[in-house]
Amino acid sequence: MRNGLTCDLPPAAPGQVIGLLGGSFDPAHDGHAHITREALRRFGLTHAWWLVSPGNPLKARQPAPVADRIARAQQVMDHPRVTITDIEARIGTRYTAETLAKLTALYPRTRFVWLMGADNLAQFDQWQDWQWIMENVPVGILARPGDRISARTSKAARLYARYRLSARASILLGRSDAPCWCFVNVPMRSVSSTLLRRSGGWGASGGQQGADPVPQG
Ligand SMILES: Nc1ncnc2c1ncn2[C@@H]1O[C@H](COP(=O)(O)OP(=O)(O)OP(=O)(O)O)[C@@H](O)[C@H]1O
Ligand SMILES: O=C(O)c1ccc[n+]([C@@H]2O[C@H](COP(=O)([O-])O)[C@@H](O)[C@H]2O)c1
Repeated sequence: MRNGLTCDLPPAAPGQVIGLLGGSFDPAHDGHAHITREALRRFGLTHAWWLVSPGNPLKARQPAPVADRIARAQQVMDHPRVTITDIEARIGTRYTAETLAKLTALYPRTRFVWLMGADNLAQFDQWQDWQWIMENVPVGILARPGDRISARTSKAARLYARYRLSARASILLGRSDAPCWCFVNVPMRSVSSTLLRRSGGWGASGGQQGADPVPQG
């Protein structure tokens, strides 16, 4: 045991505000690093964790071995306030609601914010216990090329419209109580893991491509 936690779980000091970016990271790329830096700044986070998932419950395709995905993620995101972890495999969860319930129990004095790209807000209502997530953890959403409109008109966005924090107040998200969600229009990167897998696999990180500043919504 370390700090009262099971061995090999990342430590978190009381009062930290940790953004959780869950993903397959198959492979990690510059888009992940970019939205993480933006989330730290825009949502008032002290830290971020990348949760390298055992596998997206909605995707049939098996990702590359977790050790390879973690090694690659560590190369792509080398930042003093970002931790790369396979914590879901360690605590035995696969669905995000389960993961969040377990993390909030394991780290009772830490604040967590769930982070995701706009593509995931568009289909969020298909996630297991998605309303529990909305009602228990603040959610920070970052623009992604092609998904800003479908995200903003999604079922989740409509049902929780009155709990939306304006982008101008985004810095408050990390200290807000759920339900509370915020969509920020950050400069966008068009890179994706799918594109990288198709264009020769894990050789490139997608750095510098597709930067596209957009006005705040
Ligand atoms: N370029 C990007 N811009 C904004 N968000 C992104 C970007 N790439 C990934 N994300 C977000 O990061 C999280 C993890 O993404 P994931 O590991 O699935 O990468 P991906 O590129 O979407 O992969 P794939 O192409 O295999 O679906 C998700 O919330 C996703 O929306
Ligand atoms: O909990 C669910 O039902 C659920 C459904 C789809 C995706 N997720 C999570 O969303 C995150 C992004 O998934 P992915 O595969 O798009 O990188 C990752 O942490 C998944 O576990 C979670």
